[in-house]
Amino acid sequence: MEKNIILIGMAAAGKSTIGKQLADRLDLPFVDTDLLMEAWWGAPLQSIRDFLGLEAFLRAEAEQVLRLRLSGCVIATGGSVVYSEEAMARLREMGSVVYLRSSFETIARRLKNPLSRGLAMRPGQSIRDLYDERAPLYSRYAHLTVDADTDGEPEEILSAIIHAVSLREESS
Ligand SMILES: Nc1ncnc2c1ncn2[C@@H]1O[C@H](COP(=O)(O)OP(=O)(O)O)[C@@H](O)[C@H]1O
Ligand SMILES: O=C(O)C1=C[C@@H](OP(=O)(O)O)[C@@H](O)[C@H](O)C1
Ligand SMILES: [Mg+2]
Repeated sequence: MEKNIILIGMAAAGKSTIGKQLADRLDLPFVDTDLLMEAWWGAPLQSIRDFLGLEAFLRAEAEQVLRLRLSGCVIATGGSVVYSEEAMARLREMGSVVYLRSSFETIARRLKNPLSRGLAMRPGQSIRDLYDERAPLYSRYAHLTVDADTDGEPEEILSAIIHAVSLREESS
């Protein structure tokens, strides 16, 4: 049984922040695949991204996901994992994949330092381009979508995730 709750979405959507709070609320272990990447490579994400280059970074991120053997955890993923069909298929087998959907305006406001965040962007791509390219991918791979635009109090987001996941688990 691999009943995990897996958060996907744009960089700065709140996967790490909300994921930790969700895990605390449900008394489940919390795993952030970005932190696993940093531990595996022994370097911050931006350095890993610079060292590997875009394609190898995306492959390494997917491999990190394919190595996971977890059950009953809340898992925050990196925003670019959605480029790997194989990793996304594996995440969908592992539990409920929840897309934390935020508006472009919220993402742009929160991404104050896009150049030092290790973002998997191609040269010449803007945050807007990235948002428009990825939004349909997150929707495609998610079992559930929760609006995560509410700034400040995350209570509504937590409740919405818990409600949606419990309905899905009841019906399966
Ligand atoms: N619901 C929220 N309300 C206000 N700020 C938030 C919310 N969710 C995330 N943030 C802030 O946005 C930034 C990015 O959040 P983070 O959890 O790192 O996103 P992700 O893991 O999706 O990249 C952090 O500074 C965090 O405090
Ligand atoms: O969206 C992206 O291109 C990335 C987001 C990061 O994770 P967060 O989504 O947690 O910021 C991290 O995986 C990596 O630096 C690439
Ligand atoms: Mg994160």
